[in-house]
Amino acid sequence: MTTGSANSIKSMCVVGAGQMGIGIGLVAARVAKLNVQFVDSNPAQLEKGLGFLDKLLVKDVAKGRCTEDERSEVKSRISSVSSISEMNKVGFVVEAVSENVELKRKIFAELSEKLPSDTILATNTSSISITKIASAARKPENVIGMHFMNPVPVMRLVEIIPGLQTSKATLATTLDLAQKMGKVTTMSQDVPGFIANRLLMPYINEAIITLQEGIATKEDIDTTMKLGANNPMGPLTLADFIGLDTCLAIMKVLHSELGDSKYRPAVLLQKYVDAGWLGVKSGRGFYDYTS
Ligand SMILES: NC(=O)c1ccc[n+]([C@@H]2O[C@H](COP(=O)([O-])OP(=O)(O)OC[C@H]3O[C@@H](n4cnc5c(N)ncnc54)[C@H](O)[C@@H]3O)[C@@H](O)[C@H]2O)c1
Repeated sequence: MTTGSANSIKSMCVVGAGQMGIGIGLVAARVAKLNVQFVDSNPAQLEKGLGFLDKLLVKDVAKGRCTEDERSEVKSRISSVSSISEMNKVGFVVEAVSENVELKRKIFAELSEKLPSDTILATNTSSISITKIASAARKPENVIGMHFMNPVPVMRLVEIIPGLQTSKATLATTLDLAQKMGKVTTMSQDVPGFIANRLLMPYINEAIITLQEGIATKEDIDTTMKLGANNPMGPLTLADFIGLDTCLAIMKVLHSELGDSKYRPAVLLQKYVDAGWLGVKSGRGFYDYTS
């Protein structure tokens, strides 16, 4: 795959400092050595996210994966603000807010107003049309899908998804930046769920239906797929890690955009999200994470 150069990119903004945004910013600052600014409209979430980032760095020092000097150097490259209007003018933005098309389109319109017209705007969406998000931006040719995997510091893959209007230059710079962040890339057409979630989410959803129908306990469903199919974790544990709200949002996109009933979200998944049981991030999902 041909790559262009991201050498001129020295700074990145990450919009949304949730579990994905924090991981993306950490890898950009630590591996690609970029200055990283986080933007999150929820001050409590921003504080929680930055606290988590600190913990990851401290753990890395304790495990000998980085020195104390490197830790302070990475920290010195990181800053945060609470709104797009306060953002620095940077060459590259990764948006990682909640999986909601209207929210993402609003953010891309605001980013276009605020930033120089040549800034590349990448979205970490799991399933939403890149072309639809890009059409809210002033220059859709500068918009691209850059789908990191969770947890970002550990998972090596980034799916790259050009939208209908994405330019070759935007694609080339994004591929190069992903490589500078130490990632391996694959490319997908701009279709709902791309490659990863077209395959992964129906599997997770079917596991939830298996639980809903009383076919097996959650523990037995997870153990079967862990020990029987050699997955590092079972589908219900994985759903808790991804976030049940994110899983539901992705299933809704697959269902509505592809129009096939095989993608209907499990009733139990909707019920858990309605209850606020979102998985690890809320302390409870299929399992309890409060202790
Ligand atoms: N969780 C996963 O495993 C995973 C994997 C790949 C991609 N993604 C995608 O990454 C994106 C984020 O997912 P996440 O799991 O990090 O979610 P999350 O709920 O942990 O974080 C979302 C963040 O967006 C912030 N936010 C909401 N509205 C905002 C606004 N107007 N301005 C600034 N910040 C705002 C929230 O405060 C929160 O911190 C979603 O599009 C999701 O589909 C998630």
